[in-house]
Amino acid sequence: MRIRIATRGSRLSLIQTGIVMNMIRRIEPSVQFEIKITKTTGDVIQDKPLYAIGVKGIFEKEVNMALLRNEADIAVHSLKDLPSEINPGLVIAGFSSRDSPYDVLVVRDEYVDDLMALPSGARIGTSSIRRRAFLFSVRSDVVYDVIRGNVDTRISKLIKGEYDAVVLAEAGLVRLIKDLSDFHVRYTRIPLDVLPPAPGQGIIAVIARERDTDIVDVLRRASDPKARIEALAERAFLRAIGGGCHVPVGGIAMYSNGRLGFIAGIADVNGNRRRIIKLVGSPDNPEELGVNAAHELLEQWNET
Ligand SMILES: NCc1[nH]cc(CCC(=O)O)c1CC(=O)O
Repeated sequence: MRIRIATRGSRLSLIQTGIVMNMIRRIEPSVQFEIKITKTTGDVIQDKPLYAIGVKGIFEKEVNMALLRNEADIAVHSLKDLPSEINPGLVIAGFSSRDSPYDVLVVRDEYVDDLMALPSGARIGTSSIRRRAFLFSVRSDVVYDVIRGNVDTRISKLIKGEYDAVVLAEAGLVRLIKDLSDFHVRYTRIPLDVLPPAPGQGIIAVIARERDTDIVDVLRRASDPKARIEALAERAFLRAIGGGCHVPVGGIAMYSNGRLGFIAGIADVNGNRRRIIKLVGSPDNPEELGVNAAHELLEQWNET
C-alpha cells in the first residue's frame, strides 16, 4: 500500500506526520509513504493574530483540498484545529492516542510558575480568545498580549523577555521540545476546570476520502480507541455549541474506568462571566454526552 500524506510544513506538523506514519506502520508494516507539504495562507501571513485572518480551520481546509484534488490520500492535523464541519466526501478516519490535553503556563526558570501567584501586571502572551477569556476570570489584573507565530517562535519571544509567561498546549510543547530546561524555561499545568481545553487538544486527526474504504479501514484499525471515543464526544460538543474561533468555549472528555466524563466551559469574551460544568456519561454513546454537555452549558449560560 502507498499513501500520500498532505500536511503543513511546520515543524509541529511534520512531527505529527511522523507519529501518524508510525501508527499506520504498526498495522500495515509494508506501507510506503510520500509526504506532500502544502503551503497555506497561514504559513505566509505570520504577523497577524489568527482571528484577524479568518475563520477557524481555513488552513486545515486548504490542506484537505489536496485530498479532493487527488494530490494526496490522507491529511494530518491537530484535531483541535479542524473546523466543526469538514468537506463532504472527507472523513476523520484516524485518531492518535491522546497526549496531554492541558494548557500550560510557560515561564523562564527564575519566574513564578503559578498562575495565581503571578505578580499583578505580568504580561502573558496568548492569542487564543478561549485562553484569555477563561484566564481573565481568575486573573483580571494581568495583561494579555497577542502573540503570534509557531510554538518555537513563542518560546523564543518568552526567552527574550517580550512576555513574562506564555500559555500553550502541553501536547505541542512536548512534541516539539524534548528538554525545556535547555532553554531555561519550565511550565505548570492549568487545571482543566480553570481553563477547559479546546475540543480535540492533544489528539492528532487523520482525514481520508470517504470512498477510499481500504485507507479508511487501515486508519480505523490504527486508531487509539480511547482517544477516538473522547474525540467523538468533543466533536459532537463543538457542533452542538456552534463554536467557531469567536466563542470562548472549551470542552474535554475523559474516558476512564468504563465511564466517560466531560468538563465544559463557556466565558464571555471579556472574561467577566463564566460557567464550568462537569458531566458523566457512557462511552457507548459519546456523541450524546457531548451534545448534553453543550445543552447543559448553554442552558446555564442563558438563565443567569
Ligand atoms: N493552534 C495551534 C495548535 N494546534 C495544536 C497545538 C498543540 C497540539 C495539540 O493540541 O494537539 C497548537 C499549539 C498550541 O495551541 O499551543
